[in-house]
Amino acid sequence: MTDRQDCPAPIPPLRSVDGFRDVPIAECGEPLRPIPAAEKLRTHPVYWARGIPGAEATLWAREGVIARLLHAAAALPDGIALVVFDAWRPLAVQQYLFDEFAARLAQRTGLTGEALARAVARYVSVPSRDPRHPSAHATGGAVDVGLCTTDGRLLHLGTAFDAFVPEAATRWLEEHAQSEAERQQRDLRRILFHAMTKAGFTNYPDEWWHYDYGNQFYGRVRGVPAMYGYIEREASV
Ligand SMILES: C[C@@H](N)C(=O)N[C@H](C)C(=O)O
Ligand SMILES: [Zn+2]
Repeated sequence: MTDRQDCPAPIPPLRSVDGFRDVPIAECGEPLRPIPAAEKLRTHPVYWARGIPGAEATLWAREGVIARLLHAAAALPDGIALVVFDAWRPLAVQQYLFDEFAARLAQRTGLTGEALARAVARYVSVPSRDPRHPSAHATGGAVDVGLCTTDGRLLHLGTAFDAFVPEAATRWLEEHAQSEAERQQRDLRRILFHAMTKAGFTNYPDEWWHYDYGNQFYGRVRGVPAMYGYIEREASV
């Protein structure tokens, strides 16, 4: 690798998505398509592998999202590929993830009701098919991604995928990396962040793996209307 790749630029302070529900949506009608496998773009459908009801082995996203994933993948250093863990998400899967984390968090913290729902929603969006504020992944505009080697070994970016902990915040290692291993994980987060944002995505600040294009999270961060609203996969086949 070149010097520049050895020391990627820090991840800058990130804009929150708070208030995303107020972002207007002008649906553009772009269909969902299967995310293709390529040398630098892999899929690893985690929720299907976990046997979550409704999850599929094929990952789907809006056409514009797939074009940008291919762009991001092509920008990665030699030997590193982009791996997609999840993309368009059926509501049944969103509900499963929400309920599962709510049960865990309730047990750990004793939270209930609105306070519990708010704490859960920091890491798992409220399941919603409401056309004014659908769950991010239900729009086909959100993707959960990581990095692997081109021979298929998943790379560790400081926490496991879907570890709903403060350390999963995208910039956590910018402030907290101490060991050489943590500095390497920080650099991998930087590589992922710069490849994705240069390709046009925005990041969700509490999760190093979650990126958006065209939906309300994206609209909130960029200050533009959203063009991807709620979509059913059947509408696209
Ligand atoms: C559940 C996690 N992988 C994720 O995608 N979180 C975001 C915030 C979401 O559910 O929209
Ligand atoms: Zn996500």
